[in-house]
Amino acid sequence: MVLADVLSNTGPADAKLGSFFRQHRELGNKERGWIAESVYGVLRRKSFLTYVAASEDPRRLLVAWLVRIQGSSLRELDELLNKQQKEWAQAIKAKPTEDLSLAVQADLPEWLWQRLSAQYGEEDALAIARSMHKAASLDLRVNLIKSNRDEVLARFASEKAAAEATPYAPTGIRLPQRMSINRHPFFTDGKIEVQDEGSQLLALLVAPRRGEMIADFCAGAGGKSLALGALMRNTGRLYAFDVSEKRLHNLGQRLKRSGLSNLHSQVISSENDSKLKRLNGKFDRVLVDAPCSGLGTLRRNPDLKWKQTAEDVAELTAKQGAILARAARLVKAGGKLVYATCSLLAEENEQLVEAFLAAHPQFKLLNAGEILAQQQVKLDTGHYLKLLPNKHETDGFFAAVFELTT
Ligand SMILES: C[S@@+](CC[C@H](N)C(=O)[O-])C[C@H]1O[C@@H](n2cnc3c(N)ncnc32)[C@H](O)[C@@H]1O
Repeated sequence: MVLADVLSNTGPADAKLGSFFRQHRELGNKERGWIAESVYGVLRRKSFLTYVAASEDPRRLLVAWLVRIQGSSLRELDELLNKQQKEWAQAIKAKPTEDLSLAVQADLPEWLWQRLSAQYGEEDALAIARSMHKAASLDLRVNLIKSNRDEVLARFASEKAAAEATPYAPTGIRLPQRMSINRHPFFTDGKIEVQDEGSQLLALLVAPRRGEMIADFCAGAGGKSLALGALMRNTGRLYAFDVSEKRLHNLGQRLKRSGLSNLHSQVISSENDSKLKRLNGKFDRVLVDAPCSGLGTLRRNPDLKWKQTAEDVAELTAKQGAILARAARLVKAGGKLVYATCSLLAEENEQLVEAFLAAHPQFKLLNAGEILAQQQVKLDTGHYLKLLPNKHETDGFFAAVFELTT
């Protein structure tokens, strides 16, 4: 059972589902959609479902998801369930839930609930956690090298797809329901890319200008690199670094569609790779989209909340500090450095930035709200950019912008 495999926490849920579907080519789109929805549905509400099912057995959790989250009636399930499962369903339906702990209501492991509630307060932490019980919308970025938002919106309207402009990012389009976009002609032509509005805003915060030298230090599969390249209108030079050859290879595929020719990707062995030496002090802007706990992306990756531990976070913060310190040396005098994560935890965000500033007095913190205003984005979350799924309908993101003053 693929759900049991995913719940075993031995690898990323999306990879496991992908391999399950490759082994079961007989399954149609509708069945695949249902399987993915139920697996992700159980992962999102695992604490609550374990409570009402009084068990961690994957089959019982699935019945609990049907009864308590999907709201299926026992009559509707009559043909689907065997005798024993019907008994589970009855008990699950009758189970009272007035006494749920806040961690179970948030559907977070205890350690994570403790941290988030200490940081945001119980009410806000619960609102944030609950907003991530839902699946994310499908956000697209229009590639201004090849199209514009009006053209793409008109095309979706002609296809009766409920697409709308995203509230903050000027190139964003939101489709409330997930749909398969990979074969859409606008996608294959490179007119649109899949990208959360939060990521689009991060590229705007880097604010690259035509002709500049830009580095995307943790480029991965290049979501932000491609957005940066488009903002540079294909001028200047953009370096995409990463330690993962596989991710940079995926960037290569996306690059072909994008029409960009200013992007140069480079695998590095670590942040201390000697290849970086000759580039010290050369960049106008450097983005560090650091490897992080990913706890702001639980709408898409609900498995992360059950996988990450407090020890993992401590290890990550050490890595983030080392990467940021090395990337900082690439910045030229007067240049900008942007540190970003998709985490909600202060130790990966504000605390990390404060430690960086204390150790690097030559950098000063700039106001993210002001930079976005200069980019015509009406979103002011103060000195730091802090996006929250319950407030902004994006993934949770954090970013800080520094300027090298000497
Ligand atoms: C948050 S992801 C980047 C996502 C990417 N920027 C995007 O928009 O799609 C973090 C990336 O950091 C990379 N990474 C991990 N350690 C690194 C290091 N020491 N130096 C550079 N990149 C590193 C990972 O391989 C991963 O691709």
